[in-house]
Amino acid sequence: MTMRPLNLTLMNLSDLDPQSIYLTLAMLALLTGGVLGLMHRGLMADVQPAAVLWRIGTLLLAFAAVFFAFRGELPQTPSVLVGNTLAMLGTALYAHALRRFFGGNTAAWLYGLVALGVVVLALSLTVFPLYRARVIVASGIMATHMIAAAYWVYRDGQRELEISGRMMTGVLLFCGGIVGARAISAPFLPPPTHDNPGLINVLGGMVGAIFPVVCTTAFLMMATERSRIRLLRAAVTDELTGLPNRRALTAEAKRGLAQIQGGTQLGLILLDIDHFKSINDTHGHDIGDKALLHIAGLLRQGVQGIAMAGRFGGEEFLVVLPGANLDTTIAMAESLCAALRATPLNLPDLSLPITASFGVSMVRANDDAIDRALARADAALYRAKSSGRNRVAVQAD
Ligand SMILES: Nc1nc2c(ncn2[C@@H]2O[C@H](COP(=O)(O)OP(=O)(O)OP(=O)(O)O)[C@@H](O)[C@H]2O)c(=O)[nH]1
Repeated sequence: MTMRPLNLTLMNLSDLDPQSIYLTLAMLALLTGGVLGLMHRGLMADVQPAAVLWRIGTLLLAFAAVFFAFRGELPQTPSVLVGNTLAMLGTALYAHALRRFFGGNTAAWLYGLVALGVVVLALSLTVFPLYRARVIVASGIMATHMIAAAYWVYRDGQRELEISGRMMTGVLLFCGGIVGARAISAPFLPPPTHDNPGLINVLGGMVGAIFPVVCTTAFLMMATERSRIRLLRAAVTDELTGLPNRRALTAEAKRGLAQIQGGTQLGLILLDIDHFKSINDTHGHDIGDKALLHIAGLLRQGVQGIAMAGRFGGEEFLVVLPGANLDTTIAMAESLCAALRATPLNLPDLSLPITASFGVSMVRANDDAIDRALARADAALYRAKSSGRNRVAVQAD
């Protein structure tokens, strides 16, 4: 049996049945939009407004594809005008949703361009029947939306997202590039006919129809990636101060313990705010929280780039110093103690001196767990407290 060679080239795309393609892709777009709708309540609160805009955009783009599918069977003026208006509004909503995703405000010009496009389209269908003007304006506006959205996702996404942001930027640039090429080439190419629709027109139409499906998938990925990253971050961050929490500190100390066998040293500083209960009792819990934030700020500043400082629990903080010997660890503790002593918490009608007591210990190679070094730091801290507070004490041996 002889096999017929598969002869699919880009030129064969022109032979595909556009109506079936548009309708299938419209159904797919509605399906992915539906998935986004089903996931809505599970999305993070700050993603939900963007997701609503996105679903409206998907609905409009799917309807636009239906209009384009039945273009030949509907009267030209309303079908071209409605189809293109829906498509332009759809891409504007996508760009708006992506801007919103990253906390940006509405860019009114996105919709301003749509209004301008509708006027030019209406005129080019009635007063001056110019096919090319319609393509330049409609495709040009959609490409502008896509490329602006790609820029926003690139600019704001790289700080926060990994894979999904790059995927969205790539898809938007690819689709924006093809739709834009259609707009730019329109003045130089003959208008399409039934027998010769022209490759760029077929590609532009297909990309326009596939756009909501691929982009909605990328949007879903962005939403889930944001949730994943935020949850991971929340698991290692203290909610009040934003400093690393006990879990992160213990993990950092364990990493350091693992490196001690290689000759690296690891210092620990445990500190506890002095008479914190009386700050709460005298000035209220809110002022107590402000005091914790104040200490957190001073610690963050004091150890920046050298060590990890975090909230160990309640009014206790821990500084983990990888690579530091005993002298450096004591010097760091003294400098933090002095910084706290010298910097009261200044509120509009209150200046509150806040001090802390510090316990220093070194992790030893024969420590089988970090808890042993923490217990030595805690014992030193207890001595600092019992010998008058507002001072540094070092492990006994
Ligand atoms: N405002 C506020 N208070 C907290 C928080 N976590 C723990 N505390 C308070 O911290 C206080 C700790 O008090 P104690 O352990 O008695 O110690 P202290 O008053 O600091 O006394 P010394 O440590 O002996 O100097 C308690 O009153 C807790 O309610 C918090 O997140 N916010």
